[in-house]
Amino acid sequence: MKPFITLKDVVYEVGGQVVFDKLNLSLDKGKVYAVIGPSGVGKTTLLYLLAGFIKPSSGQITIAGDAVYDVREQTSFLFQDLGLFPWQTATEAVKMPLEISKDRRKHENESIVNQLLGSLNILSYKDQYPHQLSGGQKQRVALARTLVTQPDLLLMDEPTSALDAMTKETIQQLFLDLQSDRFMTSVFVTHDIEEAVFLGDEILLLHPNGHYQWLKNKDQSEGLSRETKAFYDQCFYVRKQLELGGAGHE
Ligand SMILES: Nc1ncnc2c1ncn2[C@@H]1O[C@H](COP(=O)(O)OP(=O)(O)OP(=O)(O)O)[C@@H](O)[C@H]1O
Repeated sequence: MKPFITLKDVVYEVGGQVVFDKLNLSLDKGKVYAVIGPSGVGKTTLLYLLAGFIKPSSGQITIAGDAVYDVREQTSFLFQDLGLFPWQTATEAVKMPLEISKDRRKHENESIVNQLLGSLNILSYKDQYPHQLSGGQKQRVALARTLVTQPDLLLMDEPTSALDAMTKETIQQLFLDLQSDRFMTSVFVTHDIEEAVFLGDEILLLHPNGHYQWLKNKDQSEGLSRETKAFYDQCFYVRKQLELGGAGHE
């Protein structure tokens, strides 16, 4: 199978600093990729490059066979601060991407939105504004808004960092259910090793010395249950690799 995303010799320089020097990556369709690494190593920069918010200084990024020069309509981005507007109800927020999308049949929007809010268990909050919602409910609204256009690529910057442990686990499971239904490719940045191991099919470890390392977590069909020794063994292994900081890896 051809990779869905390729980065070929991607260099990114900003403010006199080389963040990536000839980064080469291939990402497959339908998989979930966790990006992890110490602060300042370039995790958000990588997401922004994939989103088309910023351009490589040199090298090329292709998604679904096309070079990325700009923001693609089929890419959705879930920001860390969620970006919900205080004046929009849940329904209005989720409907917005459909209304600004070019070729959508507007009369179907209401039912598409209701269906999605239903599958995220927040239909009863459809007329509430952000200040009337809990952190977890806001997260679901923001997730619904990113998914409503049926993206083929979902990018998320620390998607659950503001949530308490129980809510975090609920949202993570919900995400995995939606992901397997939709066969999207998802790339998310996290500082949470357990989240990277639980959600990611593969983990990309970015190291401060410019090296990077791939760790495979699981087969998509199997999943890695939190209650297993294999899960904690893998978390321990990821932590160890982070501590080693890329020594001996490219
Ligand atoms: N617009 C900019 N101007 C100057 N430097 C920048 C700019 N954007 C990013 N950088 C630098 O690029 C490096 C990578 O930043 P990035 O935000 O991608 O790191 P990160 O791994 O996501 O960090 P964190 O985990 O702290 O969020 C940092 O050293 C940062 O200071």
